[in-house]
Amino acid sequence: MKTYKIAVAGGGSTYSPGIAKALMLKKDEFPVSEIRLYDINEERQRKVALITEKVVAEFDPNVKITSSTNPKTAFEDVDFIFAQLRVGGNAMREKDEKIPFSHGIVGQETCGPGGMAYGMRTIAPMIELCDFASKYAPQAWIINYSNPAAIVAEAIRKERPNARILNICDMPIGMMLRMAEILGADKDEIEVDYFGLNHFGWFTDVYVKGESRMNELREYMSENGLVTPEQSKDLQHSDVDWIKAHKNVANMLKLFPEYIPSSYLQYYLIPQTVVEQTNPEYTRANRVMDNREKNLFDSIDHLEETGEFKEGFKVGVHGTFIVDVAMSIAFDRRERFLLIVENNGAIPNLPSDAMVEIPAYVTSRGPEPIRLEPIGLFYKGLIEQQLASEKLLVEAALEGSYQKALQAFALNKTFPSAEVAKTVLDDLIEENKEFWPVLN
Ligand SMILES: NC(=O)c1ccc[n+]([C@@H]2O[C@H](COP(=O)([O-])OP(=O)(O)OC[C@H]3O[C@@H](n4cnc5c(N)ncnc54)[C@H](O)[C@@H]3O)[C@@H](O)[C@H]2O)c1
Ligand SMILES: O=P(O)(O)OC[C@H]1O[C@H](O[C@H]2[C@H](O)[C@@H](O)[C@@H](O)O[C@@H]2CO)[C@H](O)[C@@H](O)[C@@H]1O
Ligand SMILES: [Mn+2]
Repeated sequence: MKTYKIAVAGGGSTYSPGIAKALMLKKDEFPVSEIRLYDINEERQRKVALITEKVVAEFDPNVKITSSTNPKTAFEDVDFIFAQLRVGGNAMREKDEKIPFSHGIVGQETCGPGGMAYGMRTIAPMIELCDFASKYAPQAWIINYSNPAAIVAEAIRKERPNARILNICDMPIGMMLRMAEILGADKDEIEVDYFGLNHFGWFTDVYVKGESRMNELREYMSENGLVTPEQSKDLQHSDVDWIKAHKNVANMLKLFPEYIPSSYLQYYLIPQTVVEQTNPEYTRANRVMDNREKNLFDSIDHLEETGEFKEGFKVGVHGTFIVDVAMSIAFDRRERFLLIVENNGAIPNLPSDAMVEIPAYVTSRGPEPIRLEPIGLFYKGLIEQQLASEKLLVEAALEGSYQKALQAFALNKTFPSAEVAKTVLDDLIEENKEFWPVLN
């Protein structure tokens, strides 16, 4: 049986040990001989490699774990590259969130000005990663989690149209897990219809064993959002920030009951509510640094000091989803997932060159998206505005255009006016000098 070599770009990520464990949990079906961690931060990666080795050795001591800052060593002849770069780290995430909040605007990792700032930092490194892949592992598929996934996907579509890359997000699958719990169903029994852009989409129907349960879900979620009946269950992201986001789904459903919105639509549909609910001095980046990141690195320090292994991380849907997608490619399983793909007529009344998030069957040749019905004018209007904002942002980064960056910001629904958009853009330029292309 073939064994697989997997590279993890952004190997020092808080998610690397969980992804390695998710691979090991499937090792009988999907045998892995090597996991290679690649990062630009050697020390962070060294530490994460220590715990990753421990995790893997508990399942199979023969799996080789290597870490390198050299792309040739990391990527040569691998079968898959799992990408999870956070360009600028959490220090820059904190600025992405706090600068907009200081002007009363939503500050968020992937949405609005924070997401656009993160996008400006991430486009060039992701293009570079595609080039490493085509040089050292031309047969490999990159399965990309690196955010902001919508902006990354558009930039790669434009600049490297032949790259073997699948852009994915764990938000839909995370929401589906919650829906299963609300409906008392098994997670594998759930199937959904969905359309949109990444972090900007709607579930149009939800089935359990082929039967629509949309009415029941709508009724429950209009009151409770995504807060499940048993919060005690250890679902990932049950912390205070996500509980607020999950409750805000109810507020959006009360306004627009037709479809179930992605929780991320709160940043565009009810931005003032989000601003009022957030402490601008202690944002999501602070919570992540004080919890997910700290817990992982504390457990690594403990391991280094005592030799004792405490997990300090979770596999969650994040780990299992990327492994399931890889297995569907590796074994031509034709499994259905929600993925970010080029529209190409799948949503007939959206542009062909939009990177949309829709159901697709994943084969060894890549994704086969399904064809949908035309979408309603309300959704089309919202999506086209957001799409134009994302496309202009990518053009701004590639052309070094200040004017296009300002247009991207001004078009984004998180801003009340072009004047505020300019103020926030100028602050972000100042703080991102080390990372952004120069804008003239
Ligand atoms: N698409 C999704 O649904 C989804 C879900 C969860 C996380 N994510 C994304 O996964 C990524 C990792 O998140 P995290 O919280 O673990 O971040 P993290 O900061 O813990 O890890 C990211 C790693 O990327 C490395 N890195 C930065 N630039 C790099 C480059 N040019 N080349 C190689 N490595 C580089 C950093 O040094 C760091 O070790 C982020 O982009 C996050 O937004 C996406
Ligand atoms: O604020 P963070 O860093 O904790 O998380 C940001 C990521 O959140 C989303 O993923 C969630 C998902 O929505 C949730 O249901 C659960 O499964 O956990 C996921 C993270 O592991 C989002 O999709 C990502 O793009 C964000 O990076
Ligand atoms: Mn996501």
